[in-house]
Amino acid sequence: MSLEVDGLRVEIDGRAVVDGVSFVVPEGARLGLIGESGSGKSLTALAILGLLPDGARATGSVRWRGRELIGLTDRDLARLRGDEIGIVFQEPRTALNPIRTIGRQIAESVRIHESASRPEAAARAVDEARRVALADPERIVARYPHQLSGGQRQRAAIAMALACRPDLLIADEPTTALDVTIQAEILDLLLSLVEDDGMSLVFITHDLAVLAQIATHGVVLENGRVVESAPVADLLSHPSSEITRGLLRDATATVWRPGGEG
Ligand SMILES: Nc1ncnc2c1ncn2[C@@H]1O[C@H](COP(=O)(O)OP(=O)(O)OP(=O)(O)O)[C@@H](O)[C@H]1O
Repeated sequence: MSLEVDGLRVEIDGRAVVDGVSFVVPEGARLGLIGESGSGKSLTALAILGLLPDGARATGSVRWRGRELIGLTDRDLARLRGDEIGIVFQEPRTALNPIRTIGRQIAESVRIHESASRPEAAARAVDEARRVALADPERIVARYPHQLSGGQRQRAAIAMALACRPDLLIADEPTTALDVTIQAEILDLLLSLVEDDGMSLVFITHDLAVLAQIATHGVVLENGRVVESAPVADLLSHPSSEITRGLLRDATATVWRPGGEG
């Protein structure tokens, strides 16, 4: 198992906002965390990454390749995030520095991971921009985040997250802020990159249609607890909880349901 989350609990000001969450992500598997707003998806991801906000405290167990992450020093967690675990957030602006060019930021990610010279890292930044299908990569690396569209910014943020060739990618609603057509393009891109690199994926969404496109297993959260955990095909065809049935009704696109009416 690459990631094992066992009895994860997150308390903020004494209130449990994540309560006994457990799931496993085998090597190369794609798992989705799904639930309504406020169900604890983001805090679960942030707890895994050691990025909880001030005042929040995680207990329980998060094992990455057998190593316990809860209680690890900030320095060790930062190294892990630069090296083995990539992160993409909903709003690429939070990942991008507004006063540095895209190329410089991707090059910095490269340099954190490997001891490349500045010119080598700059050349790699162009390759990484090409890899996320940013058009005209030689020119786009010279641009600043505000000079890009929302979709281009998310591609740049993905390039930064993947420049270190992580083994696990955690993506928190990475397409939610984008137009529907751009959403589909970014999902396709993520899926192909994850498959090409054999990465494990934890993908957060409130949209079962999106989950069905990217993940093979879904964990449904409600009020910080797991209410259902099943292969995505089962969530679609035999949702066992009321919350999953509600998510199915709210899904943005028609979801293919095995044996169902579509
Ligand atoms: N910094 C914080 N301080 C206090 N409470 C918080 C904080 N962050 C989140 N919460 C609370 O914790 C609960 C879970 O939040 P979380 O952001 O994990 O939900 P979510 O499922 O990711 O929702 P969304 O889809 O809206 O991001 C919510 O009740 C939220 O109000």
